[in-house]
Amino acid sequence: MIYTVTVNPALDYVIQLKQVNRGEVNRANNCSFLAGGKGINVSQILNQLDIDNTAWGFVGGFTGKELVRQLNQRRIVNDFVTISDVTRVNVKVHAEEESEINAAGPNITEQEITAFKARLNDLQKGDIVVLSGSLAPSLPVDFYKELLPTIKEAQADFVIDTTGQALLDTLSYKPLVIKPNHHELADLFNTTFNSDKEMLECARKLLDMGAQNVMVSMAGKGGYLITPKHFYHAKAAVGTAVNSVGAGDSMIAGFVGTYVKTNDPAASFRIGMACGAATAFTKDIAVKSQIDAVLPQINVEEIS
Ligand SMILES: Nc1ncnc2c1ncn2[C@@H]1O[C@H](COP(=O)(O)OP(=O)(O)O)[C@@H](O)[C@H]1O
Ligand SMILES: O=P(O)(O)OC[C@H]1O[C@](O)(COP(=O)(O)O)[C@@H](O)[C@@H]1O
Repeated sequence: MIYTVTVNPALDYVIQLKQVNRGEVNRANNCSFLAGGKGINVSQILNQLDIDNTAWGFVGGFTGKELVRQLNQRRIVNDFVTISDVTRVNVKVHAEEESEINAAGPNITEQEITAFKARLNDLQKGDIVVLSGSLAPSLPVDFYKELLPTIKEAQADFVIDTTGQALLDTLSYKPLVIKPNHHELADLFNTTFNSDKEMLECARKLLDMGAQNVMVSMAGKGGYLITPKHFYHAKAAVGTAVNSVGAGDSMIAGFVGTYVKTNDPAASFRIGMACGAATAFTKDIAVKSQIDAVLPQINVEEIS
């Protein structure tokens, strides 16, 4: 079973208007509330790939109720801990350009944290836990790291999608895969890359620090997969990018959902690349037909 963890989910309030005139009253053409959060996006793609999964995290208040309602409507199996504070609303303004205001998130009590950690007692050998997204400010900064000993004791694997020191701190627990984009990878080593060779050297260091597999995503410029024995490259699919939300989450879901069935990192990378592109080419998180349409374009080449 795959468990996705979204500790700080959100209702994304998507506001569409032609243009924003700062300092004036602006009227929107269209508005909608959409259940959001990186782990939830991963669950959504896993559903499209027909991979059993359960979404975990914290939800509360009227926004939390709406979020769970939408997940149930999308048939995303979920078992969130209910909190007494209110799930955040993230504002996404889609005008001539896209702007986002992501709220910090609710207060989560010690008792609610304990209830969440009890969920991990359900883990079994071979399960995979996908940890993604920001932490609510009331959670300790090393919250993800605190979960790892229990996950490893259950002989489950984990995937973590976070950045900076928080990511580096988890590597000794041997994540199944991590997926920095090329900017995040450069930031991890406080550098800028002048060539793909330099980038691959840094990705290789993450393997040495404990990661089992490293995918480096480069949006429309494709991606790399680095495993202990092999380097792979895939060009990005060609299409019109209309959405910058959730491509990375989709790539992770494609990898994990395929790996759980095949144990084959290269095949998993290929599906991950297709899922990422399919989401970039659609206004929402991609559905199966869109992933299938992109897949023939993705060729994974081994490089020496
Ligand atoms: N414009 C695009 N064209 C084709 N594929 C894309 C595009 N943007 C994203 N993708 C796909 O989605 C993956 C993840 O996107 P990326 O933007 O690198 O991740 P993140 O959202 O984590 O920064 C890429 O490796 C690629 O496969
Ligand atoms: O947890 P964070 O980093 O605040 O991000 C939450 C946001 O992430 C999303 O899931 C999409 O993330 P990306 O745009 O980074 O792909 C939104 O739906 C949500 O508002």
